Amino acid sequence: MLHHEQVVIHTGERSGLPVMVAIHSTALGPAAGGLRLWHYPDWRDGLADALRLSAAMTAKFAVAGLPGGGGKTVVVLPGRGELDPRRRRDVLRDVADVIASLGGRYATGPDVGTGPDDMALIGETTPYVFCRPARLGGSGDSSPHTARGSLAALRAVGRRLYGTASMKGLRLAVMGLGRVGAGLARLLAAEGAALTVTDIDPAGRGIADELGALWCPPDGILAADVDILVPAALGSVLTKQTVPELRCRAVVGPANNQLASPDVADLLHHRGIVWVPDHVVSAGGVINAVSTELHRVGADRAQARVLAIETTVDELLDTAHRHGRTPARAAEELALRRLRGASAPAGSPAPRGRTWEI
Ligand SMILES: NC(=O)c1ccc[n+]([C@@H]2O[C@H](COP(=O)([O-])OP(=O)(O)OC[C@H]3O[C@@H](n4cnc5c(N)ncnc54)[C@H](O)[C@@H]3O)[C@@H](O)[C@H]2O)c1
Ligand SMILES: CC(C)[C@H](N)C(=O)O
Repeated sequence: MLHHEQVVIHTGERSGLPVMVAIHSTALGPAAGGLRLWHYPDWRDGLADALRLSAAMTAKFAVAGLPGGGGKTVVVLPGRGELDPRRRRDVLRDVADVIASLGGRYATGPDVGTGPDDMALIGETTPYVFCRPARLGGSGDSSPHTARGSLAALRAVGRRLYGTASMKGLRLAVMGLGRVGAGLARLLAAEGAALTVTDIDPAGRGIADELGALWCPPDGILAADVDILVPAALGSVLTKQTVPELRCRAVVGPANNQLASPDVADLLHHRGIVWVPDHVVSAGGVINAVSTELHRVGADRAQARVLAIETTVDELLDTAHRHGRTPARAAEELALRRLRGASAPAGSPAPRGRTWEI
């Protein structure tokens, strides 16, 4: 969509691990996006992820109509296991130093492998951090809001495909039972959805039992015979190889960057499978954080903004249908219109270098 404005790769003084911050665009406002601590085969894979995830944040803010830009931080963890608590603190302090050095052009928040307590620790060094615990003045865990926003997106798709926004009786497969996936699965189960679930962490089986959900091995979930597949783990699960295996009518979930490449959206479309872009579905977390921490609106208004994802998805599906486009293309065009609208005067470069006022 656009080129990245800035990419910082800094070897942490304490941890010795590469901290990578990608600022994709500040055209609509200073950048924000979560901190991902994850294992990758190579640090370059982590960099590629940071580049794609930060671009997705630009689109997420633009489609949600929020005055923020796209950024993301990735730290490539060594080996396979968990970091011991001391090393983990070192990593977080290294991340905090890099964010502080950006002077407010980018603020971080939680993502895979991090949560509000980690944001509290980063907040000891820099104010450019969202979703610290409420006792420290932050908006707390983003994942319940992301889960509620994802449910709102599912309602819009349910209405379009099955004539009802209720999840009761719909068969859904949830891939990933982490903070967002488990929360969403609980909301769906409470509404009477028939769930099939999985996680690479066998502890997920306990959640399946709690919810009366069918457990499926991780490598079988994409081909589950369901109405809607809900990716809630990591990205790049929809590929030229996996799309032919799908047996669902729609794919609607919060996992960032579900497509291995943009053209996979066309493959899904040709198979008659509705795919709602993940940056639209998963916006609830940032919508709540920005509404609460920056716009200082009350919890009810912030919640209403999260639930408005249902209308956004409705409108995208309408536009896509009317113009014979995929929802992915309709969302991209909407994001580009908003990004171009932000760059003035016509023909001049987009405004850059905005900083958060915290
Ligand atoms: N936390 C948020 O508010 C938020 C907001 C927007 C988007 N997202 C996205 O949603 C997704 C989940 O985020 P989270 O905060 O729940 O992370 P998390 O780390 O709490 O959960 C991820 C879960 O996915 C599981 N997993 C990893 N690979 C898997 C696989 N191949 N098959 C099945 N399960 C697998 C992990 O074991 C873990 O339980 C991520 O893509 C994240 O970027 C999160
Ligand atoms: C909370 C937010 C920063 C989240 N990780 C996202 O991808 O939208």
